[in-house]
Amino acid sequence: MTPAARLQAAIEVLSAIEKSARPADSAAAAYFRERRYIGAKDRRAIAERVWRVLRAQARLDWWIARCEAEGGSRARVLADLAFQGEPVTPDLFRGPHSAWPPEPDETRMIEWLRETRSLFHHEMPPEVRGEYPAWIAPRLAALFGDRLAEEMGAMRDEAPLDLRVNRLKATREQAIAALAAEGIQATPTALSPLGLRLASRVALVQVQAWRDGLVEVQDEGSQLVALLVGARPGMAVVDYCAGAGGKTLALAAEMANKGRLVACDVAEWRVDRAGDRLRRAGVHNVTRRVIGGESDKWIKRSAGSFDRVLVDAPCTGTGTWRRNPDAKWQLGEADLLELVGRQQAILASAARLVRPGGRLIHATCSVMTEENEGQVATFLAAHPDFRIVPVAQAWAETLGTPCPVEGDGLRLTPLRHQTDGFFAQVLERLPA
Ligand SMILES: C[S@@+](CC[C@H](N)C(=O)[O-])C[C@H]1O[C@@H](n2cnc3c(N)ncnc32)[C@H](O)[C@@H]1O
Repeated sequence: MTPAARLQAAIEVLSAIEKSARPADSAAAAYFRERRYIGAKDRRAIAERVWRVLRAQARLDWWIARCEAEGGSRARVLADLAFQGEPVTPDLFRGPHSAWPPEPDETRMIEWLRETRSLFHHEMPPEVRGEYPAWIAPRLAALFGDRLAEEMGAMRDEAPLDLRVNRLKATREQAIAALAAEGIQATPTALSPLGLRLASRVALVQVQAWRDGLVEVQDEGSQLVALLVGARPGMAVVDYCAGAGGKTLALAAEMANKGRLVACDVAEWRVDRAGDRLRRAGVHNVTRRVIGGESDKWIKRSAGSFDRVLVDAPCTGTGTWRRNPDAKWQLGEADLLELVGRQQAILASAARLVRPGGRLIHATCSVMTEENEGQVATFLAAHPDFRIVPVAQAWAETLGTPCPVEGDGLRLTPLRHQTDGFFAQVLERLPA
C-alpha cells in the first residue's frame, strides 16, 4: 500500500469504530476482514496510527476546535500527522484509495500543529489532558485526589503485554527459556509469581510456547485476583462470571487439575470460546455451565456446596482504559448505575453457592468506588452471615510475599502497580 492509501485506511477504520457499537478492536478486525488484500505490514502500520489517535482523542479534538477546523476522524488523523512531524506532501493525497487533499482550514491546522509539537497545552482542562469523559471527572477526582493527573496519565499510556505461566505445564524459568528459544524476551513481573512481561508485542498465535499451553495472555492484575481466590487442589470452586475463561484457567492451575471447578456465564458464546483455551492449557477439571441468570435452578440446587466462589462481575472496565481507549467514550453515567444494580444482584445470587466457612470473592476491572468498596458495603449490609477477609490476610495465605496495598480490598492501578486497574474483595461466610 502507498502511504496515501494507508492514511485513508486509518481514517476509514476510525470512522468505522466511531459508527460501530462494538469495541474498537472488533470493529477494526471487521474492516480488515472485508479487505483481505491489505497485508500484515500495512495492517500493523494502519493500526498503529489508529490506536495512537484513539489514545489522544480528547487532546486532538481540543486542538482541532482551537484551530476552528471541522472535527471527526479525518481531522484527528490530519492533526496526528502534524503532531508526528510527518511530511505532508501532495503525494500523500494522490493515487488510488487516497484521502482528498486538505481543505484550506485543514492546511492551516496542520501548519499550526506542526509548529506546536506538544499535544498538551496549559489551558486544557484535566479531563482533556487525562483523556476521560467530563461526567466521570468528579468521581475520579474524589477517588484519586492529588494523584488524579498522574493516575489518569498512567491510564492513557499503552499497556504492556503480560503472560501467565501455566503451572500445569511449566515453571516460570522453563517458560522464559522456551520463549527465549523463539527469540522472545520475557521478564518476571514484580507482584505475580506466575507473570511474565514481554519486551515488545508479538503475535502469540505464531508462538510455539503459547500454542503448547505453557503461557496464556493475562494482565498481571488479573493474575493476582485469581491467586487471591485461594483455590487449592481438591476444593469445589465456582467461577461465576467466567466469560471465555481467563480466570478459570488460572484457578484450574492453582487446583493442579484436582477437585471441581464450575465455570458459569450467561453468555453461551463466551463459554464456548473457553473450550480451546482449556484444551491448550491441559485443564480437565472444569465443567462449563451456561446459566439463565439469577433464577437459574442449578444455583438453587447447589446452594452451600462450594469452598470458593469468584464473581468477576460485568463492570464499566474503567481499569482497562489503557487497553481499550475507545471504551471510555462509549460509557455513560446510566451504564455505570445500571451495572451497579446488576452487580449487586449477581453477587447476592452467587453468595448462595458458598458453604459456611467458604469464601466469596467480588472482583472488577474497574476503579470506580460504586462498583467496588460500595458494592461490598451494600452486600454486607444485607448479608450479616459474611465478613471481610482483609487483603493482607488473603495475600499472606496465597502469595506469601509483602502485600502491596493497604485497606480491606485489593485495589490496583496502572500508576501504582503497573497493572490494569483492578479491585478484589475476599469475603468469608461465617461457619455454621
Ligand atoms: C469481566 S467479564 C468476565 C471475564 C472473565 N472472568 C475472564 O477473566 O476472562 C464478566 C462476565 O460476566 C458475564 N455476566 C453478565 N451478566 C451475568 C450474570 N447475570 N450472571 C453470570 N455472568 C454474567 C458476562 O457475560 C461476562 O462474560
